[in-house]
Amino acid sequence: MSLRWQAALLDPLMAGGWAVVHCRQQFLLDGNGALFPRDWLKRLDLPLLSEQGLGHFDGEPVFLFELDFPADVPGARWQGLRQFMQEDDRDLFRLLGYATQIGTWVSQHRFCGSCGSPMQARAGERAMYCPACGVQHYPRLSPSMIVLVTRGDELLLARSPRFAPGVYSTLAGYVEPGESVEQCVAREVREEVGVAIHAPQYIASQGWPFPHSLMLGFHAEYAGGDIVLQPEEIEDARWFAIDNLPALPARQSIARYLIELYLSRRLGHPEPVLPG
Ligand SMILES: NC(=O)c1ccc[n+]([C@@H]2O[C@H](COP(=O)([O-])OP(=O)(O)OC[C@H]3O[C@@H](n4cnc5c(N)ncnc54)[C@H](O)[C@@H]3O)[C@@H](O)[C@H]2O)c1
Ligand SMILES: [Mg+2]
Ligand SMILES: [Zn+2]
Repeated sequence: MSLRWQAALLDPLMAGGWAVVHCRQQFLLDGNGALFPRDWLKRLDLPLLSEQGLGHFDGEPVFLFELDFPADVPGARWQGLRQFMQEDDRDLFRLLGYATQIGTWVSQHRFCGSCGSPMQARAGERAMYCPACGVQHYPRLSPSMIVLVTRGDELLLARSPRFAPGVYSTLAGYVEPGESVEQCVAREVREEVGVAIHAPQYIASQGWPFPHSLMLGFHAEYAGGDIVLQPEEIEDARWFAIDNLPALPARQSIARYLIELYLSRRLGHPEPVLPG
């Protein structure tokens, strides 16, 4: 993993440094990029909900300004996190992915869910703390499985109504309380497309900040059953021949990686690299 971006706890009382400005999965951007001189930002009258020290980018301290609403700043505009993902700078995307998860978590934990008192950021660790009743919250992470199901030279790919037209992907879903990831893989495949699989094999993982998933990637061989769609989630699902694939998900996704890894092994090509 590259060293340009490193998360760290920084004290917001320190002066100087750089800052990113976030609101609802969007970041402020101008001709110099998404990092702004922090002291300059402080002189603007921004609707600040919280300021957090994030870590170091190219060795420089970086802070987060989490806003209540996407305020207008002259000479700057707002850009969504997905757009940053599609651009070339992986390290910047990792920084912004972290920033969006911390900012969203902090803004959604301003009050204690147990007693309603205002929460405080805890010194020395990334946690929100209720001084009245002692409840403590850490950044939210949702374990999710993602699986490529195959049958020889055929790949089972599906599309959700949310996807861009024509794009088909691997199956994914959130782990439920009490189940193992392997049980989740079998359950989600059964629920979403109605087929049975053999024991899934773990391949790799990816942090996915849309909005706070940890994707655990698997491969599974088809074991039986015909495709039956889960109508609320899956618009279409089909077996695609290895040499006749549809449009695939973004290159930066583990979905794409699982597909390309299978193709490379099947066809004897060099293996793809999982984007960090
Ligand atoms: N990186 C990738 O390649 C990739 C590809 C596909 C999906 N994903 C991600 O996988 C995650 C799960 O995929 P999905 O949308 O198919 O999930 P899913 O099949 O479990 O269904 C989504 C539904 O689950 C419910 N839900 C939302 N948040 C939840 C939570 N934290 N725990 C339990 N249930 C929740 C909601 O009703 C939502 O409509 C999403 O974050 C998605 O963005 C990543
Ligand atoms: Mg799903
Ligand atoms: Zn409380």
